[in-house]
Amino acid sequence: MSKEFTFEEVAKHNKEGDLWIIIDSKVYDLTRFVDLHPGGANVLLANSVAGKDATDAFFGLHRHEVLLRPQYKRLQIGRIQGEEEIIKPREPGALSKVPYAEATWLADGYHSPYYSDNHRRFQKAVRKFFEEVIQPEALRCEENGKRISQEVVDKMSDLNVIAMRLGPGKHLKGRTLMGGIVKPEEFDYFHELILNTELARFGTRGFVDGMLNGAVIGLPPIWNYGSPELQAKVIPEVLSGKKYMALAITEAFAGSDVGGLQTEAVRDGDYWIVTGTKKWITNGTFADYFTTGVKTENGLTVLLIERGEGVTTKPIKTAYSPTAGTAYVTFDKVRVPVANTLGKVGNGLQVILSNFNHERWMVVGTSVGAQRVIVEECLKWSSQRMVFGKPLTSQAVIRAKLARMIQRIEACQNWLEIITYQMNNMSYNEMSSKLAGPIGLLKQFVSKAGRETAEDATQVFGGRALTTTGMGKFIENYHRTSGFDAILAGAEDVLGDLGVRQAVKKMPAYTRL
Ligand code: HEM
Repeated sequence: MSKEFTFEEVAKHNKEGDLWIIIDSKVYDLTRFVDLHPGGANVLLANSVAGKDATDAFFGLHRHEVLLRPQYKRLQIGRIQGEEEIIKPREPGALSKVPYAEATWLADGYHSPYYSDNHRRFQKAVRKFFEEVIQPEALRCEENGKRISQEVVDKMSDLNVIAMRLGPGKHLKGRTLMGGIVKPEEFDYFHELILNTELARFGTRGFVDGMLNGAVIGLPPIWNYGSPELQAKVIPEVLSGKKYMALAITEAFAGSDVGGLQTEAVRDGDYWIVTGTKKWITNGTFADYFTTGVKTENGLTVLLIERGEGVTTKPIKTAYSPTAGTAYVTFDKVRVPVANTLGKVGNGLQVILSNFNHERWMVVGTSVGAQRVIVEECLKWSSQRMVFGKPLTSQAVIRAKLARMIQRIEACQNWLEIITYQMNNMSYNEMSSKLAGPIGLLKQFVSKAGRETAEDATQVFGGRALTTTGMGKFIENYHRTSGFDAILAGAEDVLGDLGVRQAVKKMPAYTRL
């Protein structure tokens, strides 16, 4: 590996049966690899490649990570005398130096009023843990569609990641968060935002939802409305990752019109008898508990239903990976103890609606995290990709697309941060009354921006944006799945409308032009 060669020496190995090349000052012996090369043998034997410096050719066609895979790393036999490698991978946990690849508060030399040193230390630790432990699992699960392994869930639960993803609150009391970096009473919505944005950086949208999102949206109704006995049993099981949970509201019969739910619960002594179906239930395939909206005699009611007799789940094939556990859930005369009622009978709409703000804000955070990675990918690609002898960035049409992408991500991030700041300074009830409209408008804005960015990025990457592996894999995943942000937790048009209706409702009676 430490052997040194001159360009002249390498140039002698330029044919079938004896083939070397140089990439970024490193010398690779491809003699035996030629016939195994996924891109074919002839491209490696071409005059411009065999025995030459093929750095530009290589980076025009492969991601850096190819060279870091153990099976290819060992093709390196040495390096060029007196030359140093220039292209270096980002260390796990490190920040990117590409402009706009990080939120302003993380960019070198910039400032923010919202984040403290504690947030910075937290972000660093979260990114490192996510890149070292979660990312390999995310890539595996996105591909094979399986549920996140218990081993990784246990590692998350050691750091209390699941509990932190539910936001600040009394459920954090007494817990050691991220190895003690942040005290439970210090943990705020900016810490939680960091978890959400960091989670979305792997280009694995199905996994983002598969990583126990069901608990994030299904558990709050238990601690806000469940009996102490129910809380004592369910909360520790879910926060430790031993049991999975799903929020089961949506039906084929009712989506945005939550009032139209048809799943029915009829009282029979100390039990409810529940019959009906639920569709598009995230994490439903793996869930042990379902926080379920049902129709009762006097309106809607929310019940906690445990998987058991009469409960069946069937995976639904969606545009993203089955690792999200999206399911069709059937309740067939399921007996549910009346003690599992969350809140008052007939008061289900309030239980459901009060839960939505946090869920929508979380979706915005993951969307912003993913969108920013797309901006970085496009900036890198258009700088390194040569067309007509010049980088793509020399084309005005590409620069115009980059300008729109950067403007969109910065607008999304800044609006999200000011809303997050409000959340840090409001009670739960204040948030329900003051932020439902703004969060609805924000979510619509962010998901629309995300899809526009996905379209622009696809044009920047061309055909590579259509393949699930290789250079454009992040763009492909984002383009295929950014629509989920526009639908999950409330369809974007409905949410935009909610924001305006709330504003109209709050118009002072005395205002006139
Ligand atoms: C150490 C040297 C090399 C290794 C380990 C390597 C490995 C790979 C791998 C794993 C792929 C599959 C796609 C991907 O995962 O990105 C690939 C595709 C390809 N490689 Fe290489 N490669 C090397 C050098 C080169 C060079 C110097 C060329 C020069 C022209 C080249 C041309 C191609 C082409 C044309 C493809 C197909 C690209 C596509 O489908 O978009 N490779 N290579």
